[in-house]
Amino acid sequence: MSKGYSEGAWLWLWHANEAHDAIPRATKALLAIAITALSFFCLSRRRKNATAPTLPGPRGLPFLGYLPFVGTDLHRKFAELAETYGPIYKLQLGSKLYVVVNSPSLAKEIVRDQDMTFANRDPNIAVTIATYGARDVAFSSLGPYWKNLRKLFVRHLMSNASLDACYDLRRQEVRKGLSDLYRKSGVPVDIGEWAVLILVNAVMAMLWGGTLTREKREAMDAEFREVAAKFMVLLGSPNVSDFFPALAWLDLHGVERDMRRVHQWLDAFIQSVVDCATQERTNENFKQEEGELKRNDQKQDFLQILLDMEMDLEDNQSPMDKDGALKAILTDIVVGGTDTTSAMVEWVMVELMQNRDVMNKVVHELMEVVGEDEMVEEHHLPKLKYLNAVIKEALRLHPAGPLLVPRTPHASCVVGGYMIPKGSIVFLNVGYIQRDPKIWDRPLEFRPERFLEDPSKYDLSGNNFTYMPFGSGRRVCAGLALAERMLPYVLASLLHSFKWELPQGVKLDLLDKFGLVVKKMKPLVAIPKPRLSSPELYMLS
Ligand code: HEM
Repeated sequence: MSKGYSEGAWLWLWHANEAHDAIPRATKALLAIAITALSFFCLSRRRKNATAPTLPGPRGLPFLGYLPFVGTDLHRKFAELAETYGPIYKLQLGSKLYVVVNSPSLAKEIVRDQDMTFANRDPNIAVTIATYGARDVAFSSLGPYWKNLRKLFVRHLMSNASLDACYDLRRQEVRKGLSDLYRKSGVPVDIGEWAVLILVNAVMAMLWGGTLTREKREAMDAEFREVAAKFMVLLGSPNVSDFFPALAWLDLHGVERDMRRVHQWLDAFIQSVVDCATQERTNENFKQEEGELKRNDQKQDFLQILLDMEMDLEDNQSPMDKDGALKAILTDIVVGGTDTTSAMVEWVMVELMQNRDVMNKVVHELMEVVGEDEMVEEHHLPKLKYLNAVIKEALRLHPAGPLLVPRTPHASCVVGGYMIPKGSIVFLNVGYIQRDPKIWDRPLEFRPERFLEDPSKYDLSGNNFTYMPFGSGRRVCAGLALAERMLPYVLASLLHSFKWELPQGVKLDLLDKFGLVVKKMKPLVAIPKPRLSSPELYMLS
């Protein structure tokens, strides 16, 4: 359905290197020889140690493995290979062994039957820097530290009480975005770009919007967005050091250097906000001791909730590490909560623009539940059953993370009768499973009704292994509770407040591009026209 790339990863790595142009060609040639020799050494060592290779998979070149053929769109390549090699196969990429799982029954073996064994990740270099040395929820290894961090994240930050407490902070940002759209009535709008802006602003507001004044935040907004965008790009950038760790010290792509720079800026920024919050708390305690009443007019943001909690990491962490853990959690929320959700806003919108009958049903439901005299609020969401089915269907056809976040077994183990070596990188090919015609009737059709037929059959928590857009098991998305509020809230607001039309001559397409998050390749541009009964509704309140 989508365009494939013919350019192999090796070329792609080579070109990326040229773009930096820091290393002359002769040096590059020497490095290529060094890579080749090193990978030969690594491979021959592995062969001596390993038991007989049992997984099927395409043959690659000596030393480089399948790297020259894998292309830039991993999800498409993995789906293509699944057609040839079946429910589980392996790929050697440089010195790393990748295992791709393409069937619900084998996925179940991994995320349910052997969830403990597969609960670790193998963070690459950029991720390790970004997450304070994998001290965050998404990349720290299974153990008491991760368990406590995850508990704190899911049970406290993502609890109904916390999400209710910061509702007003995200609501203000969505309202601001709707007002901006109102001013652009009749003018083509890049929906993905709009969604990124709203989501970054909403996430920032929830993180520290009760701590920093709006003026302070707005002064930093543009720079923060710019740095956060670079951060996301670097997290998804190809890096030869990840395939050949022995060469990491050369940092051939400059990813490590660039990530260190960006991370330094973000860290200093987050630290300044944490200091500001800590200072405010000290002042408040002082005022209380002096007999003044505690100020209660602030909205509670995630930072305040985290500082209110005694972070019990049960891992003999020094205060310095606790500080790192706090900042790593905040980073997880920025990374996990912005691009994923905004990409899904765009996917739902493009499917609705393409399927007008479905769009009409969504609008009809919104008019029944909300009406044209008021704005959407989060309390309306549970009544929007059809919109909910539309979102599930978009998550089936266009999951933001079609390969989830890969897992790494801490011990060699057997899956589907095949030996999976310790330390290999295991991808669950959810994008493929969710389009498999053996499982789904007319899988390429956008038909939300399939989720209404038996609503209990598919939830978003990954209990049905044919449908796992947020993953499953111990490592299921930790921000699901927030995503379940933010995504429908933004979409319902967009669709309720405006009619959407395509600019003349514009043709829709569903081409996607692989990255940290799979997004639409070409931006969706559409024209908003106000739908509500009064212009006042579009003003901020
Ligand atoms: C539409 C929105 C979202 C989608 C599609 C999505 C998808 C995913 C997926 C597929 C995973 C990997 C699960 C696995 O390996 O089994 C994941 C993990 C994660 N997500 Fe999300 N996510 C979304 C929103 C969010 C939000 C809003 C946050 C933060 C508030 C968040 C934070 C995380 C974290 C921390 C993890 C790592 C969990 C762990 O390893 O223990 N995500 N997400």
